[in-house]
Amino acid sequence: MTTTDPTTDHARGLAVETRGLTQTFGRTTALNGVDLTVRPGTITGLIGRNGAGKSTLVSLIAGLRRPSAGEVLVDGEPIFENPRGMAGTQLIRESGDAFDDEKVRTTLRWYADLRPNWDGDLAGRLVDAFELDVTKKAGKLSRGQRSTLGAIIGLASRAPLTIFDETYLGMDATNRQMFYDAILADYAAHPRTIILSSHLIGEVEQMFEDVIVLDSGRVRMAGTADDIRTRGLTLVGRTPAVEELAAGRTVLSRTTLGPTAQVTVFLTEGDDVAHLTQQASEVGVAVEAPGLQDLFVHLTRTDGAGSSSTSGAEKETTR
Ligand SMILES: Nc1ncnc2c1ncn2[C@@H]1O[C@H](COP(=O)(O)OP(=O)(O)OP(=O)(O)O)[C@@H](O)[C@H]1O
Repeated sequence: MTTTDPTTDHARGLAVETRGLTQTFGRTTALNGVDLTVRPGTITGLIGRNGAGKSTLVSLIAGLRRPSAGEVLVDGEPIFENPRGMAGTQLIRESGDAFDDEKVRTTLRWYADLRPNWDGDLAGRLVDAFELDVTKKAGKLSRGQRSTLGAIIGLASRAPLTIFDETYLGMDATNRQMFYDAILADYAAHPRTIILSSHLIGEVEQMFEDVIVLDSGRVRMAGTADDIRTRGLTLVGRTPAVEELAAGRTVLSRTTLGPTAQVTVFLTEGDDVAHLTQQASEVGVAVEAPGLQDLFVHLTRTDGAGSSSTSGAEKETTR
């Protein structure tokens, strides 16, 4: 039998499993009996509305606090107070995880000493690409620069379990794209387990192999991104034909452009997708996989508009 060292074994990444994971803060239940698995060597998206429990969940996965109940297993071992598991885990929190009173250069050196897989060349290349001033104190960085520093630490650490908790906050669109490109490039070269929590679903959903949707401290849905997309269907074609196919269904979004409409509908258990696709093809309507954003909004609305009617839930755009 070969044993693996989670601090250096990044050929596959670490698996995560939570069982009955519960976290309360006084009278607030931030997480309520969460059972989930994160497959090793995948990029998993963690999505949920404000206050859904994402930050609480990732801090428990990183072993930063003892859960009120339940457990987190990283590579089969409880993570809390487990130096071996924690050494293989890097969480980048919204705050950026830097030392405010120290220069950026000092923070990077500290991580270089701490992280066994640290890639100094990669850190240097990213510092240059993001034009980060390493002589500045971290506390004097702008919000976006602080996120950039977090992104660099997270990537260059090459931890077998890397977690980015809304690390993009404050970054402009160009820097966000550079960050996503850097994740994909480094993940392709050095596969590991990456968990990415984000509100900007449309921007990042193509990166996700798996998705966990948290809602009020519970897992609302989890699975591969492709499986989750099968819960909806996007119809594109001449408006009357599209509307006829969508009639009686829950419409998640509707965009019209001149005589053409693009309508995303939510599918129910009883829907015969093959039949619907055939009907669409007969009237010249194209069928596409929907974006996760529309499904997410539908699944996590609390105003009742996302339940079952054909009105109210939808996002409507006319161009
Ligand atoms: N240290 C704490 N003390 C008290 N309540 C807390 C604490 N941390 C989180 N909470 C509460 O737990 C719930 C979940 O918070 P959490 O920060 O995990 O959500 P989130 O999904 O990360 O939200 P956001 O997207 O807004 O950052 C919220 O109701 C929050 O107010």
